[in-house]
Order: sequence, then structure tokens, then C-alpha cells
Amino acid sequence: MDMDSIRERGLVLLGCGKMGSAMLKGWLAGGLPSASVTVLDPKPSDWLQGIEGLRLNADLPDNPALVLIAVKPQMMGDALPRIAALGGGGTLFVSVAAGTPIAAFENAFGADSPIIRAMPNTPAAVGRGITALIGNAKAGEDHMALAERLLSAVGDVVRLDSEAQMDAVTGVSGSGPAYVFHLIEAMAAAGEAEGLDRELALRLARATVSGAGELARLSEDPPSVLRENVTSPNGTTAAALEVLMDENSGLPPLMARAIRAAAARSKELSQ
Ligand SMILES: NC(=O)C1=CN([C@@H]2O[C@H](COP(=O)(O)OP(=O)(O)OC[C@H]3O[C@@H](n4cnc5c(N)ncnc54)[C@H](OP(=O)(O)O)[C@@H]3O)[C@@H](O)[C@H]2O)C=CC1
Ligand SMILES: O=C(O)[C@@H]1CCC=N1
Repeated sequence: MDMDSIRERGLVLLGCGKMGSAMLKGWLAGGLPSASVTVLDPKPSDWLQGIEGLRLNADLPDNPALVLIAVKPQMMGDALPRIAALGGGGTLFVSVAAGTPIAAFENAFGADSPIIRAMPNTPAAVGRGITALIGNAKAGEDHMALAERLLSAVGDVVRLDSEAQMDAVTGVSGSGPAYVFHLIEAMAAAGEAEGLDRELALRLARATVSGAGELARLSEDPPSVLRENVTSPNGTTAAALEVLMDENSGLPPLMARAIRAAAARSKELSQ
């Protein structure tokens, strides 16, 4: 199976909210024909109505190559029956739902169906996401490769060794963009508290976080070296890092608590 099978047999996107839209934008920008995509969503947003050829809330194709499930975990009970008839055929199911285990989809579609659980993130909307994948026993190399091809159109892809890693992955990269956006908010607020006007503080914080992110991506040096490159002895950065790197009240213990809370919520959702 390759991307031609998606073009020919079609892709069904079940749920097209924030994450589904982020991926769909990336696929369409990458050349996937809109006529190959069937979107099922009870209240499709305006931008979807304007895409010529898109099969919006149309009948299901007979034998789509892939169904991508992007509804909230709490909506699965309502949403899955709509596509359950595709189970056991030649369709690959890929779910991006946090905390919904592969076993739940095997119950819905049958254990004979190839099912892949994926955890993407919203930078997919600008082709800069990262998605982690793990498949069930029926997901062979061709299925994994197809999911990898599709998701690599919107960023990086990694394969996991076990489904148990998914809770921690969700805590780091699935939810992670929110931590970074909050970092921008916090830096801007602190700049304002130091006397800058709001607009200037936000502009400085946004450019600094995105610029540092790009440098971290492109540089061959690890983040620790990039950090040291900013830090002059007894300078301003050293003064700030003394606060941020405090082992009791600094960023590492705070981030550990935040990611532990996200992973715990992911586990809770799977109960
Ligand atoms: N947002 C993110 O950063 C990430 C999200 N995820 C996962 O992606 C999934 C979707 O999250 P997100 O996009 O944020 O949520 P959204 O609420 O933005 O999107 C879900 C969409 O599904 C629609 N929907 C509700 N019921 C049905 C149904 N029965 N059939 C079809 N569509 C339905 C919703 O419509 P309506 O709004 O009308 O209810 C909405 O448009 C979740 O499982 C989440 O865990 C994974 C990684 C990152
Ligand atoms: O907050 C959530 O539950 C989803 C999963 C990862 C990012 N957003």
C-alpha cells in the first residue's frame, strides 16, 4: 500500500476539529487531492465548506485505504458506529485520540483490522509536527509505512516499541506545544512587569522562543551547549538560570510534574 492507494480508494477523516484540520491542511498543501478525502463532522468549520471537491459529510467510500479518527476520546461511543462497517475489510484505521487504547478500536472494528495508534501535535498545521506511531498485530510493515508516509507530510514521524510509551509521549510532544505557547505568554508577562509595553514584550518573547526553537532544530549542538553559548560568566543569563535551574523550585521539577500530570491523565482516559 502506498499513497496512490489513498488517492484511489480514499481517506476518511472522522472528526475535523483542531487536530484533524491541522493534518488535513498539511495533506492538501502537500498535494493530496481533495476529492480523495471524505470528512465526517457534525458541525464542519467554514474553511472546509470552501474546499472544492472535498467530500464533506458524504457517504462512506466502499473500501477506503485509511480512516483517520480525530474525535475526542469522550465522543468515540457516538462516532465509531458510523464507520464500524469498514472493519475487517482492507481499511487501515489510524487513531490520534489521546488515552484511547488500541484494544478499544479492536472491540469496535474487530481484532482482524489493522489499527495504528498515533500521537501527533498541532505544529502539523505548518508541516512541523511530530507524530509517534504504534500498531496492533494486524498492522504490518506496509500499513505502518503508509501511516508514516501520510503523517510525514505534516512533520517528523517516530515509531514506538510499545503502546505503554504513548502516555509519556502524549505528555511530552502531544501536549507539549501548549507548554511552549505558555512559555511565550509567561515571558511576555514578565517583560511587561519589568516595564515593557505589552505588544513589545509579546513580540520579543515570541521571536525569542521561535528563533531558539529553530536554532535548536538546525544546530548540530545539543540544547545544553546552545544554552551555554548564551551564558556569559557572572552575566545576566547566569542570574536567570540560577532561578530556572534550581533543583527544588526551578523548571526541571516543574516540567516533570506537568508531564507526569499529562501522562497520568492519558492513563486515566484509557480506563
Ligand atoms: N489538539 C491537539 O493538540 C491534539 C489532539 N489530539 C487528539 O485529537 C482528537 C481531537 O482533538 P481536537 O482536534 O483537539 O478536538 P476538537 O474538539 O477540536 O475536534 C474534534 C472534532 O470532532 C467532531 N465530532 C464530535 N462528534 C463527532 C462525531 N460523532 N463524528 C464525527 N465528528 C465528531 C467535533 O465536532 P464538535 O466541535 O461539533 O463537537 C470536532 O470538530 C482527540 O482525541 C485528541 O486527544 C492528539 C494530539 C494533539
Ligand atoms: O489535551 C489533550 O487531551 C490533547 C491530547 C494531546 C494534546 N491535546
